[in-house]
Amino acid sequence: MSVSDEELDEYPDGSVKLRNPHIELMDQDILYHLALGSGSHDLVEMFRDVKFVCMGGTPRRMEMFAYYIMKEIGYKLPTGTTLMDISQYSYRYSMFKVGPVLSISHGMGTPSIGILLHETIKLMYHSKAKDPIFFRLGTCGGLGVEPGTVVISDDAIDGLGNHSYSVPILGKVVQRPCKFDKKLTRELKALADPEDPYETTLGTTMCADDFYEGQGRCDGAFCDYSEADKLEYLEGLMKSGVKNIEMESVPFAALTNHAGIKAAVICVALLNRLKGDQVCTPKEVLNEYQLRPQILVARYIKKYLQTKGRLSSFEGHGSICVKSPRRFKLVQQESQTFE
Ligand SMILES: O=P(O)(O)O[C@@H]1C[C@H](O)[C@@H](CO)O1
Ligand SMILES: O=c1cc[nH]c(=O)[nH]1
Repeated sequence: MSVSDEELDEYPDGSVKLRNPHIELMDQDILYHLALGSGSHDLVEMFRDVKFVCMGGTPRRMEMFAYYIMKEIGYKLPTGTTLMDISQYSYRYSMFKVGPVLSISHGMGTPSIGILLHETIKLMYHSKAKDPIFFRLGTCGGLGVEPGTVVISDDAIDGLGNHSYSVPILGKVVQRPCKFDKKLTRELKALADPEDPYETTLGTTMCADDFYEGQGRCDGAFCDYSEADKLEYLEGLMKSGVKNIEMESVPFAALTNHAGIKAAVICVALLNRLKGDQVCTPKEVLNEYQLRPQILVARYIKKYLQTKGRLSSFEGHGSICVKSPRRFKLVQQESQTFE
């Protein structure tokens, strides 16, 4: 039996329920693109304490985020070890775990993040994690905002303006609504510091299936419209409330909502698309921009852990996946549950 919307609301213990009756009938579930499996790994032992699942495009960004959040929440690596990429043998995605935080790269575009969301939602189910919150820490093109502005998505639309994720399933298009948790987006916005040297704003995010023509750029290999057509289109989007354009928010909002998981998308604008198409900002500046969504999410995670009395209490506690000089190991020490 599949789980309905009403039934999803009825699981007060916070565990993730799957809307797929087949999974529990299977002997084991291989999470192929994560290089993990319910038969080959003790997923409960490895991931039960996960509370925050943070995703972003590149392996490098998500590894850096893992080290950054480790510092922010006061986690210490055992001497002589580095963080381990748990999914390294998938050669697809990278995954790092620091106590209650999972940091995973999702690649580019809706098919890539869609596959990762299926497997990560199942991972949360198998591991019996409670009420995990999902974040996407991304980059985007802004509409009428200064480069470096942080945009928290309060809605997501596809390239045709649909507020839903359309997937052809068994030859028919199935539409799943895009919904973000309003309280979570409000809480994130409230964590923007007036002293931050950049704006943090809420807005609708357009999720394109392409970086070039799909986002109305004139600098792709092909272009059959004029600069004036492009500007008319982008200004129309802006007037309808669209603040930024990226490539993953629609499946992120729709699949987390379908699974009953709270989620938010926070992206930094690399450029103002009303002023150009090419990303010509220097690399060092782009690297600093990428930190901005991470800073906001770190504030949220720290505040959450503080409320639970868990901040800076990680030395010698919790779980961490580390690469020691000679072998990989999951260090499990008195694992904690975050509820
Ligand atoms: O999280 P990232 O920075 O990868 O998000 C955007 C959307 C596409 O994946 C990519 C295009 O450059 O950047
Ligand atoms: O313009 C941009 C910049 C980053 N990512 C996008 O998808 N678009």
